Amino acid sequence: KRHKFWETQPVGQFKDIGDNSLPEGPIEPPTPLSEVKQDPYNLPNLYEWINCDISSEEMCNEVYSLLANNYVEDDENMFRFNYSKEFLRWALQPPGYFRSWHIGVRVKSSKKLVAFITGIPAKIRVRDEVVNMAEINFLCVHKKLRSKRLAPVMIKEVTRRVHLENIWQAAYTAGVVLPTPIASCQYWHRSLNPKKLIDVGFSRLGARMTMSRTIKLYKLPESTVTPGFRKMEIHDVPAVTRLLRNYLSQFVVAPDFDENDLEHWLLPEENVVDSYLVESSETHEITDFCSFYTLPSSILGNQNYSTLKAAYSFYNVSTKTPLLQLMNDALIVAKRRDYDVFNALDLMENESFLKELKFGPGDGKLHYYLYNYRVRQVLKPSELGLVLL
Ligand SMILES: COc1cccc(CC(=N)NC(=O)c2cccnc2OC2CCNCC2)c1
Repeated sequence: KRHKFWETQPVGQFKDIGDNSLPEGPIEPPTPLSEVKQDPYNLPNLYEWINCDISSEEMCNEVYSLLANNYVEDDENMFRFNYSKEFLRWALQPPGYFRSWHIGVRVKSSKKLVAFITGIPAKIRVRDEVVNMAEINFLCVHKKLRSKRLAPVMIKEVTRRVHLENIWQAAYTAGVVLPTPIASCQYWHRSLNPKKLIDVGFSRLGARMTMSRTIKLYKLPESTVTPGFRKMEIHDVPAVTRLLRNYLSQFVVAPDFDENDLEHWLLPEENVVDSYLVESSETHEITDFCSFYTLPSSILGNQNYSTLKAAYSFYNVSTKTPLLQLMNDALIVAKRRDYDVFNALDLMENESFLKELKFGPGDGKLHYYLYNYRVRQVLKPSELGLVLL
């Protein structure tokens, strides 16, 4: 299958797979800023670029609606991600963000928003190199404008604006295979509300299983079991930063969070991100941490339900409490907070708890990519310490 656009980009090409003579690191050198294209790429005549100020209520509503109606669906088109407005503000306004990297395309006449793509700055370590990158996300073209080749020009435009800030690498994920994944993760789901999941077609009743047997299978205790397990608070930021930085150092690719970043990404925010930690009662040391983000999905075409409430495993660290027990407490909290399902990728050390905590494999993979940075050979999911939203 030809990738007309991606064959023109500084990304690992399929033809280079296995060629170990190619060095790890940037594929192309930075361009002198004066040589970066100063003006936006041309759009088809009817359309114009717009910088989306996500802190504006009206603009945020437009972005929310575009995504809610036109963003990623599962392979069977039964569900569509339904990112909330508060989630989008959180995801797009980390420390140091650029409003010029929140790029919309609208119809000149009607001013209707019909496409979107974003970047946020992130320091990402690849082995021993900390690289200033852009995390690219939320590429969305209205269903009615598909196959007009809008995506390539949107990718070129966000790349141009990232270059203008003297950043030359990027990280992104996709459910499809493009040239060339640095890692491919399997996703897994843990049922919390099996009756609803079966009713909406997310899960199927197991063979020789009744509904009541299934509900019993996924039942969880009312309260968490780990002594000292509590919500993270602002005063925990320095200790959690140390704990997480140390833990992430074991992975080949991982974010390089400072306290400011960590406060943004992991301080609990209702309906956006939840994080818990274990504080030892005698030493008051913080020994473990777990977190998940909230990403509901719209249920397309079900009489009884319109939304699937899903938690997505984010960053977890266990140094004293067994990871299995820590994640089971995360499931207990999610169930108590009325989530229907808890999702996780098989990256970091997640493989060690997935089957035992009754996660089932999803029907797809999430592929990770770096732009303008070659990685020696494809990574195992257990070497990947980066979770994108
Ligand atoms: C249940 O509703 C869905 C609505 C749309 C797509 C999918 C399947 C899917 N593609 N799932 C994932 O990509 C996924 C599964 C587990 C953990 N993180 C994930 O994706 C995250 C990270 C990448 N950006 C989307 C959210 C499911």
